[in-house]
Amino acid sequence: MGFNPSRKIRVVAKLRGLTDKEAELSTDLSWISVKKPNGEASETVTISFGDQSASRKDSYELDYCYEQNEDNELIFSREVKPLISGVFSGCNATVVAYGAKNTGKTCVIQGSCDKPGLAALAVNEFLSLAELNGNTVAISFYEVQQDRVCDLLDTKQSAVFVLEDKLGKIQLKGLSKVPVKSISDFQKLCVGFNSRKPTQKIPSELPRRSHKGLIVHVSSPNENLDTLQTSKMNFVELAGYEDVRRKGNDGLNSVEQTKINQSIYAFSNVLHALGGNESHVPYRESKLTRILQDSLGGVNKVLMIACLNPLYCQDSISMVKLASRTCQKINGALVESTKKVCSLTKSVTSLSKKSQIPKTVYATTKKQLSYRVPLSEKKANGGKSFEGRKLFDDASQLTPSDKENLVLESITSTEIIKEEKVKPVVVHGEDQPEEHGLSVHGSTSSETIKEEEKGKPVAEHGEDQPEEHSSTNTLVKEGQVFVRENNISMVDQNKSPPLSVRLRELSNTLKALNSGTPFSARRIKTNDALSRALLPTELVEPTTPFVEHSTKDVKNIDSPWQTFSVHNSDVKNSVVKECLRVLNTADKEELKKLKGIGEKRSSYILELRQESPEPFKNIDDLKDIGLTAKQIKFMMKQEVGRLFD
Ligand SMILES: Nc1ncnc2c1ncn2[C@@H]1O[C@H](COP(=O)(O)OP(=O)(O)OP(=O)(O)O)[C@@H](O)[C@H]1O
Repeated sequence: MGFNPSRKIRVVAKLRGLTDKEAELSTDLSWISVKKPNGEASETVTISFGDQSASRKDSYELDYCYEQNEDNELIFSREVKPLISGVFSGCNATVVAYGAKNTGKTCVIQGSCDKPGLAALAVNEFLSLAELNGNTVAISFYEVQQDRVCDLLDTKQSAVFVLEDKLGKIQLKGLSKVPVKSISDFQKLCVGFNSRKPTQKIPSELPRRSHKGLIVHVSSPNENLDTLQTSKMNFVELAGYEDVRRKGNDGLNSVEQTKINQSIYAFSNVLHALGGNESHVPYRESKLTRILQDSLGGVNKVLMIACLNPLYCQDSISMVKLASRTCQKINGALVESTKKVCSLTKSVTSLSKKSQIPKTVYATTKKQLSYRVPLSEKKANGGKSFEGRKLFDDASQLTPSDKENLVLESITSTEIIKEEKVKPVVVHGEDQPEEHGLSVHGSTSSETIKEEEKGKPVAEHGEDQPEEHSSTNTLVKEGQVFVRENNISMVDQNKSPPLSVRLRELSNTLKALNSGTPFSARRIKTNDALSRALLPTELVEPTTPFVEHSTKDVKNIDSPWQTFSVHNSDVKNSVVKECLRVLNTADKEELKKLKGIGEKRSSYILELRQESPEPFKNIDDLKDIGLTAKQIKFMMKQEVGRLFD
């Protein structure tokens, strides 16, 4: 029962109690049932949704489930308290409550007037132990709204920047850290946690919902080094999940809700990767996972609490499914299957009587456990779930195997960054963090440090917003050569011609290719990487060093379309590379020629370049200037489209 010392992540559920009103109105409480094979000592429990009498029930396994009558004190003593001693020995810990809306997340983490939440109970414990051991305790409160991090203790701060120092520790620049000596100190500060008022700094059009976090910092003197050793415990209350496909989601704009859902999935993906000991952990998929990065892997412990509505709530099933998936990965059991038990209870019962087949049947859903939950919500019309991560492709025209390659997941920023040179970065300004030469480690080991948020424009209007239309030609296929190509610099950074010239050159090359003139009849001279990429290598008269397609790329290609496809991926990579180069080098007026870059964004880009000489290293970095995946895709399409102007 509780945290097994060998486990790093534990996933439990908490069934919310009924409110007075619900208790009055509700008669049927049999929607959720929990099976605990060994009572409180159960190592796993099964949560089933559906009327007991229904023939079909959805069941999922988690580490444990706290029932309606079990309160925060119990959860604290069994689940949270054991983590606190670890924090005093230098390990970080994180407690996360997540679930659908109205499932009691706030009551679990923050508590209510009469019942303290897990955070207050923990701070109390920290203070008692700190007094005994001579440690100091401080706290920080923050919220994450649409990837913008704000300080809840000092609302004058415009934004909090997420940095990572050379030791891999996350530095939250601009976040207050207030010493706490008593629980009443803490309670006074908590007012901000509960009721943040919109400040002048946060535009009113931003969503009301946010993820909220409390960090309890514990410092102890490090005798050997004469310095302070600090570790921390995070409490996070994720904003409520809601399936955006359903209508009537109480006024929250579906784009905002989708963003919330994405960050919940991103969190789950990180735990999934950690639980499966995967080499790449996608911390960069969301701001929250970046903030928590140094508290999630390694020796650190994570407690996930899936909060459930006791009454019918479809979104609760989705959340338990997510929790179960994480749990399953961590437990290492049934790696190839989901925890979902789709059992026809009656037939299973009779079958098990006849042939001793266990009642729990997993085989029905043995399939997709190795997949990641997509960042974008699955579309109702066929589950093409990676829309937000795709670039300028058109999946409808591709084969199933092509579609797999098209998922942007396959060209994660890490993969690209790994190939790039590490550059020292200078952080300017007098209020820079104490540690100079900050560098990013962890999943993106060779990445250059950057300030992740520098008051980035959240929403821009007018010419900054790319228009949406779908007429652009599909020229590209996502592919395995992206990383390699990205690493091949055929552009002289100092002297290469403007983008327009290069695009023109590429356009000419394409025209030549399409003209029907036999290649052997002419040799095409070009300096342009894209043009080179399009041409069979033996026909190009190289004027700069040129890297051919690897044999792997062209081997076994027996159709012109396959060859075209390989070349297309080069074109795409080159267009991306060119755009990044423009973003890193062009002046303001030139920047504004890019679709989606207007006055505000171009100024912001110039600001970013003051801080880091090359702020745009991969396509995902465009999100730092407030562009969505869709807008980035549109920008690229436009640049490709210009080739044919
Ligand atoms: N254990 C409990 N017993 C009875 N009522 C509860 C319990 N926990 C929470 N509630 C009630 O349920 C409602 C929702 O609780 P809470 O605000 O904590 O949910 P939430 O998941 O944080 O909601 P949101 O997603 O809107 O932020 C509140 O009215 C709260 O008083």
